[in-house]
Amino acid sequence: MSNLANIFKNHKAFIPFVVADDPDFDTTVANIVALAEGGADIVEVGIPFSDPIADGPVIQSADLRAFAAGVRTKTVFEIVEAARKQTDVPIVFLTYLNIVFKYGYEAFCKKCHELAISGLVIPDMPYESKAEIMPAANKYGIDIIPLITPTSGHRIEKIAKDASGFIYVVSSLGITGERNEFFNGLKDLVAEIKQYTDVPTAIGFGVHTPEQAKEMATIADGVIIGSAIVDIVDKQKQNAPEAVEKFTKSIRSAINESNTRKATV
Ligand SMILES: O=P(O)(O)OC[C@@H](O)[C@@H](O)c1c[nH]c2ccccc12
Repeated sequence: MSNLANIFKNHKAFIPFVVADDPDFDTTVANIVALAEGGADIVEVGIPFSDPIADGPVIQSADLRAFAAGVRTKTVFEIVEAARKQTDVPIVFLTYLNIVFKYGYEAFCKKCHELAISGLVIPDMPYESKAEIMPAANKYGIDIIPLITPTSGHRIEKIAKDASGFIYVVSSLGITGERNEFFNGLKDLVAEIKQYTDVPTAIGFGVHTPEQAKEMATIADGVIIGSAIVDIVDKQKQNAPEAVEKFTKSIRSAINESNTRKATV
């Protein structure tokens, strides 16, 4: 079992997301540490990209702020390296395929291994293209985390059977960003995935309140939150780490409450 999958063994996982270099290098390092201290199980670090097709306005603007700060892929690696001096929290990168492709699959996975990165979420890499990166990912022990959406349909079986680390279950159609309603077949979607694999599931897209996080944690094995945290970073700028840690603690305790009740699935 991969290191990532192990994390979900005894409790529901919380997986927060930040954009690297938003608003600057030091604040991102401090935010990663704050997320870890606040109780994150895995931190998802977004590599800024010029055409983030799956992202809503909040993360798009964060990418722009990072570009204004002069971010490059190399900077993102340096941020993780700096964070690693203060925390060993498991980290996964959220990156669009072009960034990995340009860097080279082998070189990118090697670098991830050196930084103790556990996995990659590549939202624009279709399942059918996964074979290209697998030799390098396997060589360096990097999980390629697949996404399953409410419209994955007949592809669910092969995606699930081939998954490692965890499966990113997209809560609803559309782009990232806070929502008040989710796809109403989420329980069935997770149940279907469970027919094919023991790899844990985590729900993301739209979750932004402790109540929602608790609800999602009763459906799946983990909860992912991005835009709500990126929004705090935008509003608080260099003061963000404190607020980010506070928010993380509130989500952590909401998710823990769902642990004490039997899942209603
Ligand atoms: O922002 P949200 O709605 O909380 O969704 C999580 C999300 O931010 C993070 O996992 C993510 C950021 N960019 C993405 C692109 C595709 C899939 C997922 C993501």
